[in-house]
Amino acid sequence: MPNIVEIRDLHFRYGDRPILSGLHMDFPRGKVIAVMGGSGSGKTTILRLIGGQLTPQEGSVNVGGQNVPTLNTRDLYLLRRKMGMLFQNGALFTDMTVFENVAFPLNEHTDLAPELIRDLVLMKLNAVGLRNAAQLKPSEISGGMARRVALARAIALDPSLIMYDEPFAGLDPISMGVTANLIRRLNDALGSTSILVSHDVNESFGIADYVYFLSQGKVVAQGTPAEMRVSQDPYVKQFVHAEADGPVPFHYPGKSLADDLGLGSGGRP
Ligand SMILES: Nc1ncnc2c1ncn2[C@@H]1O[C@H](COP(=O)(O)OP(=O)(O)OP(=O)(O)O)[C@@H](O)[C@H]1O
Repeated sequence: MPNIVEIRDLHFRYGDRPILSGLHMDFPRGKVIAVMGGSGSGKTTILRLIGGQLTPQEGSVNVGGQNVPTLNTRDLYLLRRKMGMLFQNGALFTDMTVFENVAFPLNEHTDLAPELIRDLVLMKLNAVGLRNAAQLKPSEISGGMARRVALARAIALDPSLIMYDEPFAGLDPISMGVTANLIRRLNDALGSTSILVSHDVNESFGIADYVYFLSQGKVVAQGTPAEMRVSQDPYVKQFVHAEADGPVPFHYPGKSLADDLGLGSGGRP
């Protein structure tokens, strides 16, 4: 199968509130695929459905040839070992050193000898440029460095699929660029596939092979970053050019300003 993940006719609701409706997405092996969209458009929900933390009401989420919603606990556990996940604000364990943080998944999921784990951890830390910070605590490193440690931890088990949820959030421009380049380099070095959920157009377009734009639980546009940059789709244009108003309104829906000020029904806010 050329795609490591295939989502077909996926519907997901929280209670009776639809979050994703009729989603159809492909994530080809070896690629970096960005999933972009406004706040609340359902991006994180997609990652949770791929990871099997959520179950859809309808449709399939095929990962490596297995339909995730139908897996039993043991098979899901085995599948998750092949997935790396960098959560939003990827928190490190604060009472552990950098080294221990990266060693954690290896200790949890493998029976490897301590010397081998040590070498693997140092190699992962080397890949993110932090081998010499191994003995520091998270409180002793910067936010950008902490994100790189979280990256090293996410790839500790050499996952075939890596999911990043807002990996650039809260980083300064230099750390953002460093993190973006690392995501691309690690993906290519590991021969894995990366799914990148982000708001950040520049960083995401800089490293992604393909981009999905999501709005209100639906894919509204898709293509290569180059195609998206020249897209005439109003939603994509609003997003790419950071315009305040467009298909995604600036104002929370409701009464107009004129109504609120008692000026009758003249005009929009
Ligand atoms: N546990 C929950 N129960 C009910 N609704 C939820 C729950 N988690 C998320 N939602 C709702 O589901 C919608 C999609 O959330 P999701 O986190 O997938 O959005 P997102 O696109 O990742 O947003 P952001 O970019 O702000 O993180 C949101 O409207 C959110 O309020």
